Amino acid sequence: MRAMLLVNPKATTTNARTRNVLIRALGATMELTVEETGYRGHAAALAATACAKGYDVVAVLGGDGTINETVNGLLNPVNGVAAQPSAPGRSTSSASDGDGDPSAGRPAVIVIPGGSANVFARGLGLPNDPVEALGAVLEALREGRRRTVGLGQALWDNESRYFTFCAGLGYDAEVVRAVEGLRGAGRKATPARYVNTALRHYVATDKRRPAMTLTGPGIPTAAGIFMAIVSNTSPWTYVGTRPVRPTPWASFETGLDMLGLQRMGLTSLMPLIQHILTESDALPSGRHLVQLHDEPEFTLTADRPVAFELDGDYLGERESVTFRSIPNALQVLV
Ligand SMILES: Nc1ncnc2c1ncn2[C@@H]1O[C@H](COP(=O)(O)OP(=O)(O)OP(=O)(O)O)[C@@H](O)[C@H]1O
Repeated sequence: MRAMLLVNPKATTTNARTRNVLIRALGATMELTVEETGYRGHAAALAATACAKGYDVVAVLGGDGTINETVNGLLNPVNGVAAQPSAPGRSTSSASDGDGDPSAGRPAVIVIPGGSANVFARGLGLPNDPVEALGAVLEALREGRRRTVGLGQALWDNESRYFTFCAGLGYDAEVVRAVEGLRGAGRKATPARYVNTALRHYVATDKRRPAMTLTGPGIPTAAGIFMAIVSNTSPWTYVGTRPVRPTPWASFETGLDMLGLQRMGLTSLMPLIQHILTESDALPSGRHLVQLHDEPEFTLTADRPVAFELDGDYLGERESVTFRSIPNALQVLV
């Protein structure tokens, strides 16, 4: 088996020792090529190359940002750059073999958590520790175990991008933008920093004029949405070891889920926050919530630009984003 290992040396919890353990362990079972990412977007280009060269496996040591780039590289084999998106209602998935399992035409993925939150890795059931995760992956390799997962795809203007666990419009993306600003100034992305930033930013976010409307084939139109969380899996994120589950029914094996908030006041938010921090499988309840489960496609349109994030990466302000489920997109060795 030929494998390419992508290492982001700048990811929060990645270090040379872990990288060397990984190289030795994976190198003992596969023909391994090691590549370090040198800049933003590099993982996408490397993954696209691995796909074009017929590698069997792409392994990633890094955080959710590097995983996201890798996945986009695997699904966009031309340099990891998205082709012009097709009209809503038609999948742009670039599977090479169509027969119901597009994942079979792409390298399988190995994920070793090396970032700050590692939501994708943990959502797959991997331990958050890189060496323990490696143990689980080696077991999967020995037993020939793989899991086929679906992805989400976001399409806006003339762009598109796949996501592994979530996308968001509104307050949540405003918080991601603020934390990215702090990281740019040299601060680390810790759970406490996210919580503090979210609390501080709550004062500033617009709680009076909701901007968004939800539409989609077979979906009742819902207006007056302040923020929307779009999920390809659950948990949505973690605060330390505690999972946060606004869309508890979301899974890699189903379409996309969404939670939209039509009120942002504290009396509406507090019970919701309490609920999503519990282990309950029940959907959050409330008349101010708009919820979708297992949907193939829907669109959020805003009457003014709203902040947009995807897999924890801030992607600017947008007025319309279509979300699609891409079933059976990838095989993961887990
Ligand atoms: N050599 C590099 N120098 C600077 N940035 C890089 C380099 N290689 C990759 N990157 C960028 O760093 C970003 C963040 O990396 P990554 O997600 O792996 O780690 P993280 O930010 O610590 O984890 P998380 O996403 O869980 O917070 C990625 O989006 C990637 O584009």
